[in-house]
Amino acid sequence: MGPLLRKILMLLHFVLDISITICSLGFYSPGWNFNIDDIWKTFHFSHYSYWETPLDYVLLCILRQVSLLIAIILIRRGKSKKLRSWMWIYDSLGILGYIVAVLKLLAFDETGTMSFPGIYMSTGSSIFLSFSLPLAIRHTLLIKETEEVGYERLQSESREATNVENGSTPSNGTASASTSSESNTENNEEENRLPLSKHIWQIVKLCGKQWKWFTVAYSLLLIDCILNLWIPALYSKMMSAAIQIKSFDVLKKACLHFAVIQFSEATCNTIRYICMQYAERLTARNIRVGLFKAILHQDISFFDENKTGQLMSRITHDAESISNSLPTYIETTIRNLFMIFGSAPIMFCCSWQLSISTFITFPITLLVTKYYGLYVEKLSEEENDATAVSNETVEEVVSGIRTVRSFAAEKMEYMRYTRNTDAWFKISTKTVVLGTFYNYFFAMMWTIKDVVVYLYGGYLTLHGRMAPEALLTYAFYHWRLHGALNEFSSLFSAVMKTIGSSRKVIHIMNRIPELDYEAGTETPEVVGNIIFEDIEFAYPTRRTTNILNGINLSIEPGKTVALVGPSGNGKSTLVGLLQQFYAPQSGRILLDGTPIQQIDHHHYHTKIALVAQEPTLFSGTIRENILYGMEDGTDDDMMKVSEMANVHEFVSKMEKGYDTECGEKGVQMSGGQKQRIAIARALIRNPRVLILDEATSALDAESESMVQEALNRCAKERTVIVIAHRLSTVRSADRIAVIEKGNVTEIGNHDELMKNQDGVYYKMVQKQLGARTVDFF
Ligand SMILES: Nc1ncnc2c1ncn2[C@@H]1O[C@H](COP(=O)(O)OP(=O)(O)OP(=O)(O)O)[C@@H](O)[C@H]1O
Repeated sequence: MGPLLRKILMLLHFVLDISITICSLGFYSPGWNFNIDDIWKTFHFSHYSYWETPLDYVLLCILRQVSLLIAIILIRRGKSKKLRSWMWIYDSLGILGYIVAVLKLLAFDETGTMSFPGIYMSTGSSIFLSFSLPLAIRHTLLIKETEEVGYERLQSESREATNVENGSTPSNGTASASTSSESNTENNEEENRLPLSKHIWQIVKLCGKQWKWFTVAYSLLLIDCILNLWIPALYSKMMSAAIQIKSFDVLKKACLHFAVIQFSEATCNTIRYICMQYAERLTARNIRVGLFKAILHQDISFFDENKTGQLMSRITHDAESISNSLPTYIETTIRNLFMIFGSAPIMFCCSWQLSISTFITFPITLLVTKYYGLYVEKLSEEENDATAVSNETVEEVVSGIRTVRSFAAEKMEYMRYTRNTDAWFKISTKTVVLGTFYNYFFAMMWTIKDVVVYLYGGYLTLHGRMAPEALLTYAFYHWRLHGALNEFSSLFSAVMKTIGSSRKVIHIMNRIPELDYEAGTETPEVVGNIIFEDIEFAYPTRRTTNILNGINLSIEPGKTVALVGPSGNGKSTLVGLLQQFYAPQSGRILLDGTPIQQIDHHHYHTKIALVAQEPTLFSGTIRENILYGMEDGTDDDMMKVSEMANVHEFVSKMEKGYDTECGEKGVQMSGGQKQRIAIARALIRNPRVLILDEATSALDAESESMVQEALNRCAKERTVIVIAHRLSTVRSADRIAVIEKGNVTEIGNHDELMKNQDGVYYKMVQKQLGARTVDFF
């Protein structure tokens, strides 16, 4: 919406408000005749009477214009943020306008002047304009602020980009980078946060996949609602049959109707319950599977930002809360809406005066409910985050229990968990206290309504303006309405809670990975020639800190290249890029001349395999771990690679052989055994390129020689990239590349590099030899 259109709309609101309010005053005499004298009469202040003069409508109009003027002044002074936080005052003014207009209508009714068309015009326009003012301010005046914020954000983004281009990194390096990464993640989430309506629509779409079952359930619900709507009328009939008409036949007939309706209702309910439960469970399954798939498809940077325990919490707790609650909410909504819209006309037929006085406090309840709901959504999100953090602690401690025990850190971990659980406790207590106050407020509002109904209803009946039976029917429907509204109020907070818990689930499901690993389609024959061309890279979580600064490196097929250099200078990062864990910011990686991102994901990873320093084994048998990801791998293949990787040697001594369980993360295997199983797992793909990232550094001398022997055997006829800290591994390499500060500073074989006595490699070897250790650095 352009600024001009917004100005026109506000002006229109202003002109309409004044003209309708003044024009209505001209219709304060019987019939549709405009009478200018009626207008002048209104402003004879000496004749003012609350029961007869429409001056209050004019005062309301002035109040609206003054508040609009204040809003415009605030906006012009750049205080739109303040205005946004004051919007509850405008909402309250809207409600005040509604209450005054309704009371005025009832007052006119008391004086018997209801034949004046002006009364209806003033009341209708007052209600409409009072409610439309806050809406207009929100959607015209305040919309400007969002655009300004967007513009400011764009400016700051472009400022940041310029800083990065100029190479100006924050002075406090890593710390500030990681802080900015955290805020980046939060900002991204904030920016990608869907508006409430779109978010709800996404949840509905998730549940809507089981529409057939839900349709059956909701159709039965509708039948149930219609039957239910009959019951108060039947109660009233049965009571008046017994008390007023005193006819047993009428009573018998009403009772029979009652029994048939109750029986049909119970049958509908049972079938509906079965359909509903089935559909809910199917939905839970689908959301969990969908969320797991979405998580699996994320790029590695996503896992740098999100912790395991927190993701677990999303899949288990948050996913289930959507499927369990939303269909039930829809059911309750349908049931109660049906009850409200079914009861309201009947109540209006009994007495329109009593009905509008019953609904007089309704907008107040709505307003409080709205603000309460928004707060509950926020609290619920915080509560789920706190739960996820607690779960994260449990996950971390259980999986690292050996480290915890060996550092005697039980007390520290206990305190950490207690702290995290206390954070959850505080938020959930806040939610409960707030909910209690809200229920108290709701009960108060209902008490006011009850008093109005009985007092005003009694007054109308005593003055012969309402039949006693109509009052009885009204009271029955009023109770039903109470039940429906009561359920609505608790439903609303529950819905907002579910929305809070589903925010992260939907965010993950909608997240498009920056690196689409499935984009490649080519399946070339691979010889094993690798070229790194001008690679520049910074981790997504620390975008301002470059790790690789334009690396160029060519690796010939069938050769072994060792990457050495000081710790933290980018060796593992380089092979991480080759593994396509991340994409470089600039430059390309070519495998036999093909950019790696163009190669089919599965094909690529059968040609390139990694053996990491701490290989991850999955819970399952040794056989399952070796054949991991090889759907068509046979036992023969397994035996072949097991021999090569020195696995067979220790497996043959085990009671269950290849069916021995490895335990969670391979906890039931020794370091050397794990490493050799990992080598076999890499080899079973018959890769052309083998990456060994410090594959032997964590092992003792005996295990190392076993693993090294296995590796030497596998290295034949393959391109091998080895990152190692041990001279024994490095010196036999065809070429050695020294990586320093994200660049290749020296390259050659051991003898060539040793000739350069000023070189880093030479110094490193000297240092190692001087220290009489087998470790390089
Ligand atoms: N996932 C990550 N997110 C952010 N920064 C990272 C990540 N992984 C590594 N880094 C940082 O990147 C830099 C290079 O790390 P890398 O692991 O490539 O070094 P390396 O040369 O292999 O070191 P080492 O010899 O000790 O293994 C380090 O400063 C490290 O803190």
